[in-house]
Amino acid sequence: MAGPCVHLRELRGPLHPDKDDTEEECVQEEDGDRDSEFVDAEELCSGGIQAGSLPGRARVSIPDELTKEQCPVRGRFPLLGPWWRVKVRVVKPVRSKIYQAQGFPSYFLQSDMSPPHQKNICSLFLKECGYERRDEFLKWVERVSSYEKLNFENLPDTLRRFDREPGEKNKGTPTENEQDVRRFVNSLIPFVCVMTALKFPKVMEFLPTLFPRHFRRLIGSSSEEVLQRIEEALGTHPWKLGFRRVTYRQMKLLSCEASWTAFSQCPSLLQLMTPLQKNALVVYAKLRQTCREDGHTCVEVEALTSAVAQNMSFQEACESLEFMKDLDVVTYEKDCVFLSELYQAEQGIASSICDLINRPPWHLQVDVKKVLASISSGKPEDSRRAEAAEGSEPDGMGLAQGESVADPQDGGDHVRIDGDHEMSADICDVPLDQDQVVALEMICAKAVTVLSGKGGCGKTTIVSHLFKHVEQLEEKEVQQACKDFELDGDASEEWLAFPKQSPAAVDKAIDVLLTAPTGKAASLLRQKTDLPAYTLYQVSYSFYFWKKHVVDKPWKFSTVRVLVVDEGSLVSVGIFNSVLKLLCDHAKLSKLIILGDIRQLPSIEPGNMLQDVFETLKARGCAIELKTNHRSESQLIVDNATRISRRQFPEFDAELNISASPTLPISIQDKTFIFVRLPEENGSSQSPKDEHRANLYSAVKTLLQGKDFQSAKTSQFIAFRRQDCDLINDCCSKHYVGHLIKDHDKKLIFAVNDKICCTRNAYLADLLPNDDREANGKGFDIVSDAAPSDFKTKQDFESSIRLCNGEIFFITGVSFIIGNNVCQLEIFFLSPRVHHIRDDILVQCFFIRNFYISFAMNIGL
Ligand SMILES: Nc1ncnc2c1ncn2[C@@H]1O[C@H](COP(=O)(O)OP(=O)(O)OP(=O)(O)O)[C@@H](O)[C@H]1O
Repeated sequence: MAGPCVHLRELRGPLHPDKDDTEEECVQEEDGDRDSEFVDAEELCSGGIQAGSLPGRARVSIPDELTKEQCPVRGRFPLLGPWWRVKVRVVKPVRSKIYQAQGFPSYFLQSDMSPPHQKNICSLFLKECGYERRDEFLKWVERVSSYEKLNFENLPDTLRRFDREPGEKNKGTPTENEQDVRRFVNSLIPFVCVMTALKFPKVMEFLPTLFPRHFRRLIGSSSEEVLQRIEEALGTHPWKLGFRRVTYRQMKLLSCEASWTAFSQCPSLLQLMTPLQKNALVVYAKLRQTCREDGHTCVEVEALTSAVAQNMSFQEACESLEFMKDLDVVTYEKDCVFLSELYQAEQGIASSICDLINRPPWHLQVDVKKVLASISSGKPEDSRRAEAAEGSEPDGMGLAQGESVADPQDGGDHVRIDGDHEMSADICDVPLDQDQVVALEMICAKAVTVLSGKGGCGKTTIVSHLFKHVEQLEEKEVQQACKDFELDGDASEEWLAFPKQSPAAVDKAIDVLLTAPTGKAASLLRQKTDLPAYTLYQVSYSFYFWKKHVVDKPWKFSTVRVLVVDEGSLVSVGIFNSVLKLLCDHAKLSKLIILGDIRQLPSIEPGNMLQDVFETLKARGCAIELKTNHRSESQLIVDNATRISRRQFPEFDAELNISASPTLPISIQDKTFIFVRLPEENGSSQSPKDEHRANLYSAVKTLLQGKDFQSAKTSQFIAFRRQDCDLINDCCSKHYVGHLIKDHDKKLIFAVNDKICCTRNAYLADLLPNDDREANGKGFDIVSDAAPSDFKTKQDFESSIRLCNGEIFFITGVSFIIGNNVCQLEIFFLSPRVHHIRDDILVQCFFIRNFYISFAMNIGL
């Protein structure tokens, strides 16, 4: 950790690359890659500009214009290149040679290409643009005019003139060349950014600070109209950029607003604001902060006005609220003030739930006890039915419509499937969790159900088993109907001639949609249920994508009848309202099931959707709490997982005191969460830091020799500091795999049997080489033990397969792609994670940025 900062200073100067710059590993620097904020599907469909991720950290060198000092700076620079001049505030931590940028830089284009360096700057710029005829062009400029006359403003014209020039080995006709240059100028990002900077200097100066997530997308988007409106606002009404509802309405920006803190860094913009506008921004910031901290969608007016009392009078605070009300930024109800978008989201959820409850009822005719018995006995229902069917009807079907399922109204205590009589006895023997029985009966009968309970009480299991059971029954019905149809002598020729489609060939419609708020939760849901599961965001985004690109097919989720939302306590009201509305309006939604734990802390977003819906529906007999833990793992592990996710210290059921020279045997039998206490530091010859490292290393080495640590699959180290984690990882990596985790250049090394953790969310397809460009076009060969059919590249993958931050894999195999005998990419096969990915592969160069060795996990609490 760096020491305290000594001084804050402002640097101004051109942005030069730093010679010592090495690629950032970005491990655990999650904020740079955080998913963009949720945007409603309707807003997305409106074609607005969405936020991207924050620019990654980079090292640059800024020759300060004032002191002439060459300053190495580390910070987030959305644009790089010596044709940019920046103004950035920096600090230099004690004992560090590198300045750290504070906030984001302001950009100014060196439109004259910074004489006398025009040639170099122009050359670097054209190189960045990938302009192939760069050298010819520069020679031509030198010959026909001079560099002094060249600047960014006349560069496009100069390029056009060069292309028109007779005898300049132009291949195409003048018109074609003209088009080429226009394409080049209009579509290449560095060129577009430079042209934007010429037209919209205020955007370049203020937007990196005000909209750090939107800036790059905005200036690369060529949305002149939007940029023009922002430029105008920056010149006259900068306060408008502080309210997302205003930026959406007036500038078509999605979830985009500048914080009060960001405005405070731009004093020249504050000068353009009236006291009322400034006060409104302060009150708005406080309202957002309070909603976020308290988890509510509203704040009492009195509490809010007192919270800003230091900044303004009561009267002024009330006037600010009125100002925001007129803009539809806030809404009042009784004595409370709501952020309008959250108010509307809550109203929307309530109205969709009422709509569902008032739709014609859809009762699932299922014997829920049979479903539960199949879980408790651990036998899949198919095998039970197969066993039962052996002694049943000769056609083997045994299910006849009307007889096949129990009527939930008669208590479902007996099973009425033909040939299943033996099963009845079986079921009676299995003790059932009565809460689960009631929960399933509720789901079968009601349109909306909420199941709450701690992790392990079987919420996901019972719901997935129920719908698998329903699906089996439906399949049987269809088979029977087909059979009847074939036997029907009157069926038309045309129908009979229709080729039989194999079930796999039919694109299966999604009836039951399993969702979760985060990618990690969706991935867990997939693993647990063996069914496809999506994030709510994916559902919302797929609608937008379908509207925008797909015209000839119905929306992927248009057949959905049942929506299951897992981890309900983490679901924010905005995304839930959006998905619910989409499925009510554009699918066949008839049942909604929300799973979660009302006793768990709600999502960090304002609003407590689960608790609110649970309380409301409990009174109507549509919500239940499950109380029995069915998980075979120790309850302590389950509870500690919850504690850690809430940033609370875990509890331990054993403590191991490691002596200075630890030896085996150390018995930790039957213990699941063990605290390892290292020897007291005795201040011997080594520094305290070295002594701690030596003790830790030797303790881990000893532990690894024990039986309990034979497999890295069934044990996990946890540490509270990154350095400790690295050390334990090194030790484990040597023990389990036989290598250190980093090479002499401090680059991560990966090998077969490594336990690795994904450190950022990413679509798998984005990590793979492009089949055409990289694998074939450049003549790559694959040297692999894997059968060719096993080998997969980008196009073989469903683009929706998502790797989630925090997911753990083992590397199970390795292959190589050799390109033109020069470059070599390592391809790793990961342990099967989700059943529909069998041979995941990733490319080493991306690997480093996306994975980290995880024999030890860091839980900095
Ligand atoms: N009735 C039951 N009989 C036997 N085992 C059960 C029963 N219900 C659930 N289980 C088992 O308990 C374990 C936990 O179930 P499940 O994962 O569905 O719980 P959960 O409430 O969804 O937990 P979480 O909130 O952590 O996702 C699973 O291994 C499941 O097979």
